[in-house]
Amino acid sequence: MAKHILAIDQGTTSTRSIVFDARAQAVATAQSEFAQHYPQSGWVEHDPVDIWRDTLATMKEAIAKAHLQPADIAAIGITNQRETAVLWDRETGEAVHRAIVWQDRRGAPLCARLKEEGHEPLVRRKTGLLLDPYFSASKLAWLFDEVEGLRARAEAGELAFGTIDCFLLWRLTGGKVHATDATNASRTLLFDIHAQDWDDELLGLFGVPRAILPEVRDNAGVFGETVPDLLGAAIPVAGMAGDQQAAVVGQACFDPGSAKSTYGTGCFLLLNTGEEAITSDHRLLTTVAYRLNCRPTYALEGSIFVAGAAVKWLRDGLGLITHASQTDDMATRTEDNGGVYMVPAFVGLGAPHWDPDARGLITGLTLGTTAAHVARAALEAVAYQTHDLAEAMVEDGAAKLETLRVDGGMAANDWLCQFLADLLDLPVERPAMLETTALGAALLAGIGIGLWDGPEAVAKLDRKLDRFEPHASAGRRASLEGWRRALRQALA
Ligand SMILES: Nc1ncnc2c1ncn2[C@@H]1O[C@H](COP(=O)(O)OP(=O)(O)O)[C@@H](O)[C@H]1O
Ligand SMILES: O=P(O)(O)OC[C@H](O)CO
Repeated sequence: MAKHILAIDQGTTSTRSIVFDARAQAVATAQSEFAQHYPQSGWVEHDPVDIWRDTLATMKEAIAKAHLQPADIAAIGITNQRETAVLWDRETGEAVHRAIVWQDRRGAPLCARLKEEGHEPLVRRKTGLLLDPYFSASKLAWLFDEVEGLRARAEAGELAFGTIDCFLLWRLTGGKVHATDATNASRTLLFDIHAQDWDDELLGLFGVPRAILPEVRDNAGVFGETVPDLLGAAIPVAGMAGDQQAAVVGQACFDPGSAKSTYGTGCFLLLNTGEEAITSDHRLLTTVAYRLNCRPTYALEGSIFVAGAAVKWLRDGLGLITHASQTDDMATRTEDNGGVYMVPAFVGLGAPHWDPDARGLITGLTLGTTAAHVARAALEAVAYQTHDLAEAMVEDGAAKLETLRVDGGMAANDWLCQFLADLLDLPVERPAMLETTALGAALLAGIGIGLWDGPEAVAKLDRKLDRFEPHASAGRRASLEGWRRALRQALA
């Protein structure tokens, strides 16, 4: 019997497919970076054609690298960059516009207007989110308001909306299944996380026709089967979750109070709050961590929009490094930060500030500043923001963190992990397999086909961890002060 699981991880900058065996060990990976489009300041788009091309290509490559046949794959799990909105023609399956990415700020004027009109308390109560262009709804509203003919076509039932999970599911099943999962739905601003249903009042607020919406399902369970022609076999898609929520599963954060922080393009700290949907006093988000057997488990989330993206900018924007991993050595070589702070507000600031207009800055430059100081400042900024969010969660009374579990591409950076442990004064645990997002999708798919019984079985799987213990750091408080000063300047 086929026992391998294939996970698709469609991230902000790259698309990966990873094959896992029945012990949830990764046996083959294929990855492809794709183009980012920045048509205007604050706008970010992806071409769904690229996303689909790379998904298919990496799936085939990963299966071949694992020396398997498509029929050896028992199930597929999908995880994805969240909030990114795709609108496509139901007849042809072609997108009617490039995908508007989570980082895109074009919905800011609409969110500001709705805030002014006093709608935020309602939105917050129902969705657990805030009125910010980060989420899908204002992106959709922009499409309907700005692209001629789309609204009429949507109302006539000709168009389908989905986050990337949903778009990929549609394509993989040959247009047979239009469904998403509760975690992705919970990031749209259109979904009531308590009722677990799309909400007419919210749809009215953003002018989104109900006819475009997918069905919302649990994270584990068979969503549909791939069209045999695509891969050479009909394979069930049996798990789907937004990438940050998939990482919660991959890190086995099943107990209330357990937390993980994923460092990819952005950084997202999620704390499991169990069956209770806690409302933050610090403008953190309340979101669905996962939903199994129709029962949602909730999380508090702190969303940092720029983490690895700052390192990517050092590489692609400034040409200061040629590979992201160089920042580890550069930071290690510096005695201290030389008074240099970076606030990487390239696309505004997320939690707890939610300021779409904030822009990035580097302060404290002197003639003694070196490239290494700037690289260190980029890494430190990610740690300071994590610190601020963790502090907010504790103040919200959600839990006292005992350890922080980290993952994502940027967590490969040892210097960052140690700095995090020192700054948070907490042990930081890093799994040897950093692709916990893909692992989470694979585990959900495995649960979906009955390979594992549920979270308890998943929590018992072998996981190798690196642990970074906190060392007393005299400069810790002082450096936080410097960070706060820089932050105030960026927010001014
Ligand atoms: N050793 C490293 N040190 C610092 N940043 C890194 C390192 N390796 C990768 N990164 C950063 O991590 C990000 C890639 O992480 P990944 O989890 O693949 O992101 P995503 O899923 O958002 O595409 C990139 O932005 C890259 O700059
Ligand atoms: O691409 P990532 O891994 O930074 O994740 C993006 C998030 O899902 C956006 O909410």
